[in-house]
Amino acid sequence: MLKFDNVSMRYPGAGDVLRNVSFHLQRGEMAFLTGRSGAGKSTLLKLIAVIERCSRGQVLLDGQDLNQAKDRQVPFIRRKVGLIFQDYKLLQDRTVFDNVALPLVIAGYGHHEVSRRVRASLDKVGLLGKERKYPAVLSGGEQQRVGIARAVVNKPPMILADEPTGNLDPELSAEIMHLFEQFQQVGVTILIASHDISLIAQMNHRILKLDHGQLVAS
Ligand SMILES: Nc1ncnc2c1ncn2[C@@H]1O[C@H](COP(=O)(O)OP(=O)(O)OP(=O)(O)O)[C@@H](O)[C@H]1O
Repeated sequence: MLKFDNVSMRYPGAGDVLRNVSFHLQRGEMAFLTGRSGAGKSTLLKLIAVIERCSRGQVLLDGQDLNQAKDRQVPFIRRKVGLIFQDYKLLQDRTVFDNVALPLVIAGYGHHEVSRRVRASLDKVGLLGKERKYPAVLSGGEQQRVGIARAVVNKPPMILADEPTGNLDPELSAEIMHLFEQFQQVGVTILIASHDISLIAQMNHRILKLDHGQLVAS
């Protein structure tokens, strides 16, 4: 599903943020990406979402070389990848329903299909009764569930999460991780950047560890 082949990345005016990173994630695999602050975790995720492009090497998603992708292909690549953020990135002036519907509206789905898919997605994250609420009245854990529902609403084969539990207490964090496992069980490939070592240790998944831009464990 995802292959990094000798990938290096440097931002203009800086040294290498990723250095010769190689790994392979199988379809349906769930892995954690760990490492200290500044190790390059967010940068690695940005390469998969084509928010950045690597300086050397190849990132292959479903066999497609992302560095070779034309700008007009990028929106289609992004539809394969559901993105989840630490700070949820919800639109505060839109309801839960509208937040989750957004990727489908952008993709041009009709009203009936949007409604059906949004309800299915909210059902999966346990928020079916909260469609008309605004994000501000939800707990942190519920807001992250909205973020997850939005990420999976167009059924991407892959989920990328950047510190998804960074703002949550240990109990809510564990619930969110179990939710990711449920998506993994139906074949979604999942990569989660996190420095919450104790949470990761409780779960039995592969760990990719970055140290100063180099993969030191995989
Ligand atoms: N747009 C950018 N331009 C220049 N340098 C950047 C940019 N984004 C990140 N960096 C630098 O690249 C390095 C890796 O950053 P990155 O955000 O990938 O690390 P991280 O492991 O995700 O850290 P954190 O856990 O703090 O989020 C850091 O030194 C950072 O300052």
